[in-house]
Amino acid sequence: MLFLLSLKRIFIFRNHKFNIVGDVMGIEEEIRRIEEELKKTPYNKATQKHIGRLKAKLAKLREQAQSRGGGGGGKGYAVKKSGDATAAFVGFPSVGKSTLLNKLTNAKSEVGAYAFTTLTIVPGILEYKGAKIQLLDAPGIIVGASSGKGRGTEVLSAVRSADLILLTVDIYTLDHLPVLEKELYNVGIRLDQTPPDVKIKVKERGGINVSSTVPLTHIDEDTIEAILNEYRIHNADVVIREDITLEQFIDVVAGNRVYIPSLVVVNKIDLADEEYLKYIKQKLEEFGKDYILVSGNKGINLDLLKEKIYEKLGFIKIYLKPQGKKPDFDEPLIMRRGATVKDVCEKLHKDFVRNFRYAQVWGKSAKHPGQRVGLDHKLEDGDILTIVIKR
Ligand SMILES: Nc1nc2c(ncn2[C@@H]2O[C@H](COP(=O)(O)OP(=O)(O)OP(=O)(O)O)[C@@H](O)[C@H]2O)c(=O)[nH]1
Repeated sequence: MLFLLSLKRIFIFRNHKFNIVGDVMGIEEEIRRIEEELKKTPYNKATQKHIGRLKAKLAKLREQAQSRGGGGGGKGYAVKKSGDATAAFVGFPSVGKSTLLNKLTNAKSEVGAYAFTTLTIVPGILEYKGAKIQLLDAPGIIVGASSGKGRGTEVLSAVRSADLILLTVDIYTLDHLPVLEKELYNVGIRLDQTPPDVKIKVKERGGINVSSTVPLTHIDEDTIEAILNEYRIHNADVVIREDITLEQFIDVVAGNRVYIPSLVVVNKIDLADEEYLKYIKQKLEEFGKDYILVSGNKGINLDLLKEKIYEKLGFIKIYLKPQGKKPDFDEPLIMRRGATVKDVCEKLHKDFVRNFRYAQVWGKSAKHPGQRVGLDHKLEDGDILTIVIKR
C-alpha cells in the first residue's frame, strides 16, 4: 500500500514537472517559429496585416515567457531607489562595469551589496553639480533574459526602473551593442524613444474606429484592427497623432513599456591605437546612439562621463524663496526636466501637496515675475519658487 502511494506520488510529481517544462519549451519554440516566419516574410502592403498579427503574437508570447522566468514587468526590484535619479550600467561580464562604478562614485558614498537571490546589484552614489545620482552595476547576465532564462530577468526588471541606461561595452566587443539593445527591447524597454501619441478607448460595441491627425505611412487600418483583435479588443476608438510604426502600435496596445534614454559607454580605450580608434568611431556612428570613450582603469574621460550622465538625466535647478524673503541661491533643489510644482512639493514634505494653497514663480516658466501658479505648473531650469501652504 505504502509502495503504491509513493509510486503514485512520484508519478504525479513527474507529470507536474513535465507540464511546466513542456510549457516553457512550447513558448520558446513558438517564439522561434514566429521569428523565423517574420524573417522570411517581406514587408509590403499585402503582408502588413499578417506581419502585424505575428508581431502582436510574438509580443504576447515574450510576456508569457518572462513571467514564467520569474522576472519581467517591474517585479522583484531589490535595490532601494535613492538620490535624485538612477543610471544603470548594462553590459556583458568583464567589460569593466564595476571598475567604472567604483571610480565614479566617491569613496565616502555608501556602496553596499544587496542580495539579489543568487545575484547582486551594486548601487553607489555619484555626486555631481549638486545632484545625487544612484549608479547601479547590474551583473552581466543579459542574453536569454528576455525569454526567461537564468536569473537575468530579475536584473532587467531593476534596469526597467532606471532613468538612464548606460550600454557598456569594451573596445573589443562593440558587436554586443545590438544584442544588448534587442534584449532590452524584448523586455519592454524602449531606448531613446518617446511614448507614441496614440489613445485607445475600448468600448462595449461599435467596432474599431481609427482616426489620425497625420498621414499614416507605416500602418493601415486593417493592420491596426488585426493587432487589436489579437489582444481580444473588438470595439474601440483609436486616435493617432503621429506617423507610428506597427511595433509602436503594439507597444501601446500591450502597455507595460518603459521609455528610457541611453548612453553608450565604451571602456578600455587605453588599449586602442590610432587606427583602431578610427574603426571604433565608425562603428559607433553606424550604431547611431550617443556615445563616450573611456578608460575605467586609467581614468580617461571620467569627468566627461559624469557630465554626460548629468546632461542625459536632464536635471534642472530650482531656487526656493520663502515668502517675503530672499531666494536661497546656495542650495538649489535638484529636479528632473518636466518637473511640476507638485513634484517639488512631494520632494520637500509629504504634507505639502495636501496643504498646498498656491505658488509663485520667477524665471523662464513664469509669464511675469511672481506669477501665481497651481500644482500642475511646469518648472524650468533656474526658476525661483515660493510655495504657500495652509497653516
Ligand atoms: N585595460 C583596461 N582594463 C580595464 C579597464 N577597466 C576595467 N578593466 C579590467 O577589465 C576586467 C573586468 O573589469 P570589471 O570591472 O570586473 O568588469 P565587469 O563588467 O564589472 O565584470 P562582471 O563583474 O563580471 O560583470 C578587470 O580585469 C579590470 O581590471 C580599462 O579601462 N582598461
